[in-house]
Amino acid sequence: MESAQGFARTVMVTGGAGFIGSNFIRLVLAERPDARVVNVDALTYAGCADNLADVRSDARYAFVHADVRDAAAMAQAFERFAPDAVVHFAAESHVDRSIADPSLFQSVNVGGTAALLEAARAAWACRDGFRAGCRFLHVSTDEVYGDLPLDPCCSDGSDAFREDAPLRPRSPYAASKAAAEMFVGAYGATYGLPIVTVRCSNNYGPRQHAEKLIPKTIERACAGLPVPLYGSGSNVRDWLYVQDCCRGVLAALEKGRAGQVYNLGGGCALPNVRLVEAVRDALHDAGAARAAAFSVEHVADRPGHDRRYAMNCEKAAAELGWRPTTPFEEGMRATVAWYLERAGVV
Ligand SMILES: Cc1cn([C@H]2C[C@H](O)[C@@H](COP(=O)(O)OP(=O)(O)O[C@H]3O[C@H](CO)[C@@H](O)[C@H](O)[C@H]3O)O2)c(=O)[nH]c1=O
Repeated sequence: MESAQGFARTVMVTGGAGFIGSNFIRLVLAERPDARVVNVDALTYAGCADNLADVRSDARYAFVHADVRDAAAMAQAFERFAPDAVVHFAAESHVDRSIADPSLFQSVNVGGTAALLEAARAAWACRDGFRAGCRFLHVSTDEVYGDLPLDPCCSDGSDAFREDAPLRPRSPYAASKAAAEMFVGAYGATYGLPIVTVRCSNNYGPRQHAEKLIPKTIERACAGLPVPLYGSGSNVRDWLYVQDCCRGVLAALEKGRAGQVYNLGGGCALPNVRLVEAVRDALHDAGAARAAAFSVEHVADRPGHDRRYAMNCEKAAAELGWRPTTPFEEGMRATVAWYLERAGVV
């Protein structure tokens, strides 16, 4: 693979108007001066063009308003921009919505990934296989492994999933992401398409949609409303600051071996009840007055609620030289500051 210095690609980023995608585009434009970025986004409820307002006028940035399921639009985008890399973030991402409407998740996450793989295969094909240097980076999730017990005797990290663990998805969202991974694997094995997959843990940071727990907690606390915690609030998630995640995705794109999967976890496991307290404390430290009246309301549990996620990330450290570097308190401070500033609270 090219070195970081020699990185001169046209990168097609799908879902670039979303939370992680927009942070990733900003990182690439800032740290890879020779790179061009084509953002392909359907601008659903989860995408926000304003997420990239500051890069819109950058000559190295282009936007295509299209759905990854639209084969003709994807073929056209490949022809027009001739990307040599695809970073595939575009997905329906909210577990609760997948429970309410599983078929949408099947259509977008499985059908969309399959359509994009096919567009890449057609565009990159050449006599000897595929164009030199082309690469497809697929962004997946720790949820494909299924969950782990909450039992504290297992919480020393020794039961954390490695990349070769079987996939046992439990929610329709997780099933759709696992099914997408099956297509990714099939395109690697059958056609030799050079694909790298990353599985990321729970991201947090600026620009996340308010449906997710951390922004929801910030918004509700600032509005003086109780934070709804599903069930007992003991479910554990592993929190990864979005900037660290984006650096991991970039490292996997540049240094990952084709056909390989890399876990990208935050190494910060917290029960939800502790997490919302950390948000409360960060709000308090930032001077958000209403946070003083912070309260939690235990509500009906999410059906099939995964108890705990944990991934072993030694492979990404060894092969990609990647580790998360943002301490949780620092990431939370930056996150809270971004939401408060946007809301004009402080
Ligand atoms: C929205 C909401 C969530 N929760 C709980 C459910 C989870 O245990 C935890 C985090 O929920 P969410 O913010 O929805 O995220 P979660 O279901 O873990 O999934 C996220 O993290 C995954 C990676 O683990 C990503 O693949 C998903 O796209 C992303 O949405 O908080 C609540 O207790 N109350 C809530 O209102």
